[in-house]
Amino acid sequence: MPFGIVDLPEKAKAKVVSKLEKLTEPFPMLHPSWVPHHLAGKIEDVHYVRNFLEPKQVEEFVRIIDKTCDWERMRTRDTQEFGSSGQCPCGRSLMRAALPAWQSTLVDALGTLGVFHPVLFPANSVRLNAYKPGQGILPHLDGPVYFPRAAIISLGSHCIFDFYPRFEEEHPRGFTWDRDKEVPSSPELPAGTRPQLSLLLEPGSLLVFSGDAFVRHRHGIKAVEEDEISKEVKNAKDIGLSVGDSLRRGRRVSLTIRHLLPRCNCSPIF
Ligand SMILES: O=C(O)CCC(=O)C(=O)O
Ligand SMILES: [Fe+2]
Repeated sequence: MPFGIVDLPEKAKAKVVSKLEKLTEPFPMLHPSWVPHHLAGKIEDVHYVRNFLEPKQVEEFVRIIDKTCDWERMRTRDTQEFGSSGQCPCGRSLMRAALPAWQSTLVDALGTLGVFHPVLFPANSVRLNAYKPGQGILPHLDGPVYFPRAAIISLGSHCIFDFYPRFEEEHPRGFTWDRDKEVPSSPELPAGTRPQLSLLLEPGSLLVFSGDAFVRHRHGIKAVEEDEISKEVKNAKDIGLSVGDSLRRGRRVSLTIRHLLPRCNCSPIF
């Protein structure tokens, strides 16, 4: 009789399962230069890089965006996604579209830094969001269509970016859009849920989050005109801010760079 996995002794079975689980972990950002940017805290796999772009580059990117973007105006923010266009022939995925040259430069830099795998998970999608003071994005998970992480470059104003506690039942299977909240759908958070980890995102900064931080902890930006520094703002001290300080927001523009997974064989997105 063939020897199936069910017949294996418990120890051997656990070994096989843990090997399989490893295959679903995002590949790490291996270069030692990432170490000082890792945020030690209750949520693993969050990296923050101050001054990833110089102020002149930030200004230049905002200038290009204002000149070339064709925003979809929403209640919570303006938005535009690059890297894909209409549906592919089978209707299950999207047609690949070239990124504008200025975005390719950023995407290539992130590839060189090991944030995206050049073959398995190349960054092929860039979402631009623009927020006026008082706008934000409700807590959400980016959903199973993107993997294994998100890289966010901030331009213009600062904002506070929140990660929420993970809830066991949250294993997003499909992707649906919540029209009212203007984010991917997920179950209502228990009333009064407070952020577990917050970060002040400065203009020119790069935030990268992977693993559980990406797959299970929702993230969001409060729709406020002024950000108050609470004790959850992990990097406040590094920036010279203290609990109780407040900062008035200006217009913020962000680039969310990700790998959009292929969903069919005819998918030209890959
Ligand atoms: O603007 C940001 O920093 C966050 C954007 C975001 O979470 C998203 O587009 O999924
Ligand atoms: Fe998101």
